[in-house]
Amino acid sequence: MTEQRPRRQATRTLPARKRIALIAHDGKKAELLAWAERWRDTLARHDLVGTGTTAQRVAETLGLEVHGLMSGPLGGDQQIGARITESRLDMLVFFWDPFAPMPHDPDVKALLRLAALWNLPVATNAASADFIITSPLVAQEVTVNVPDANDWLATRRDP
Ligand SMILES: O=C(CO)COP(=O)(O)O
Repeated sequence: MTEQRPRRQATRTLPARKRIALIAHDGKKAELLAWAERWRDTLARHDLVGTGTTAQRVAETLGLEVHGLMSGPLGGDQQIGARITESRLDMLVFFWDPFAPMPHDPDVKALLRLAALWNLPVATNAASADFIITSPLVAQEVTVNVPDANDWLATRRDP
């Protein structure tokens, strides 16, 4: 198979003050809230955004501003995905529930695909979130490789 892939990489610089998305499925919300409480002081130095219910719960628990988008099943995951595509997000903490049947699984897959594509730091459980949040890179400007969208458009052929 010869799937078309970006031929060139470009770079983008993540700011020192990160835009961090927080999302948890219902079965993982308690775990995410406990994690967020543990790292409250660090999270307070960044800009937080989340899917509707998660954002509300984190804001209440931490007493911090969390920009709430739509609830996940109503399109919130896709709103986060759009922010990734537009370079308006710098980190994703998404505690998805491996035990729950996922009625809006396509949204979850689409979000994780965009995070992988755009080389976004992602944590999907408490241990990986601990590793990411304690990285010195969280508080620094960091330049990462991303697909070169202009080159992709210029070289894309009709099938
Ligand atoms: O469904 C979600 C993630 O896929 C989360 O949405 P809520 O934060 O609104 O519960």
